[in-house]
Amino acid sequence: MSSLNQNLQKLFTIAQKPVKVGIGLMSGTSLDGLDIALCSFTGNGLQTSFKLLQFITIPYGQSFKNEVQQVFARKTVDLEQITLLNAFIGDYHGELVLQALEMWKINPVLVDFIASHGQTIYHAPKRLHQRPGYSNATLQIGDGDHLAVKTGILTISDFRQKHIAAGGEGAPLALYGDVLLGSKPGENRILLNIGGIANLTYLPADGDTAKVLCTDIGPGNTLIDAACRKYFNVAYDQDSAIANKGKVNDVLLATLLDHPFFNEELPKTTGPELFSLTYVEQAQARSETENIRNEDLISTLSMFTVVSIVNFIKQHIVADSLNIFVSGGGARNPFVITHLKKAFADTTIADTGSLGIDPDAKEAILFALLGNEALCGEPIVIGNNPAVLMGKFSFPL
Ligand SMILES: Nc1ncnc2c1ncn2[C@@H]1O[C@H](COP(=O)(O)OP(=O)(O)OP(=O)(O)O)[C@@H](O)[C@H]1O
Ligand SMILES: CC(=O)N[C@H]1[C@@H]2OC[C@@H](O2)[C@@H](O)[C@@H]1O[C@H](C)C(=O)O
Repeated sequence: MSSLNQNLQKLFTIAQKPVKVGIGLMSGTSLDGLDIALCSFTGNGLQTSFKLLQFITIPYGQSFKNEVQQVFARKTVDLEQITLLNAFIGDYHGELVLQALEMWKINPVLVDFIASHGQTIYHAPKRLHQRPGYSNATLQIGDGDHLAVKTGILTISDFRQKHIAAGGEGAPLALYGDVLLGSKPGENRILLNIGGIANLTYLPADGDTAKVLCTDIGPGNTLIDAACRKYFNVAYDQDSAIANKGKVNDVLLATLLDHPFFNEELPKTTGPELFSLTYVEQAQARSETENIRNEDLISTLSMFTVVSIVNFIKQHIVADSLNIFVSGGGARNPFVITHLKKAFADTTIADTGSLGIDPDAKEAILFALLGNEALCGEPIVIGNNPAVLMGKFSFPL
């Protein structure tokens, strides 16, 4: 009789540990840097308890951003560039993990697993590609084998494909983390993440998972960032300095809001493939607002984010009292948060820090949690959402 090889033996040992130490990695659509969350987990599913032990975002250098931008959300790309980046990003993320561990003075052998999102380079649900015979599709690069070999740590990666295989759109995976870590009986909650794209999870007070809703809403920071890069040569509108100098153009705003995506069935997902500067330029042409001041454009795009979130919540979430908890870089955008608070004057709006979930770390924690589930969880049934365990295993040796 043959026995398990050393990889599978190690996998069994890790899966059976009562406390697991895992690193969650998220490299989002904003391309600002790699979020690294070192967490410990006990239990799984609704019995999960976790601690965030360390967190850091290691910013990407401009040359790396330029390399990724060449293939990011573009229909036509250099295939060699993608092939090279797939290996490069895996290896580079491994190197950044080692740097973080060294900074934290933690020996890599103490880490049971890495759970890596990778870098989304194209997100193509059916509504975007509209090609008969093809399913929802998404592509994250930064191969897990390279991370595992670089760090010597068991790596779980490429979480989104199983979700699609089981009938989903590959996103938002926040659903699973939010239900496991964010629900509170007796309280209607919205966990709103304003990253490149804005998404939310509605968690009803009665805990009825059939009523849980998790979906993308529309643009978060992606259009603001893209316009800041193009017209102001800065990566983003720090502290809304530009938006606050401008004036919202209501005609352009109405035109931006006039897209069938906002009336699509739920849950739905999107990305910078749809909400790009091309989208903004077309809206400017349609509304004859091409000549507005650049500051007015940034104000209008910031308000576009606000109004699409407000419209969505008012249209889809009917609850007597509601608490909204915000995460993602958009939680730091004063223009966006101030206008959200104005629109929901009777609602508590705080960041997820008040729930014990660091708003910058939330998505990296999500992937660590999904890694923990891949090791020792069971598929979780939440309404009609795919009930599958996600992630692929890569071994160092
Ligand atoms: N001080 C600030 N003022 C204004 N905006 C800010 C500030 N800090 C961060 N942001 C915004 O947050 C963005 C980064 O957000 P985040 O890290 O959540 O994105 P991401 O993880 O790439 O997104 P996604 O969830 O779409 O993958 C920045 O590009 C910027 O737009
Ligand atoms: C395909 C993809 O990378 N989608 C991201 C993106 O960034 C925000 C939003 O769009 C969300 O749907 C998703 O990420 C988070 C982590 C999610 O799946 O919940």
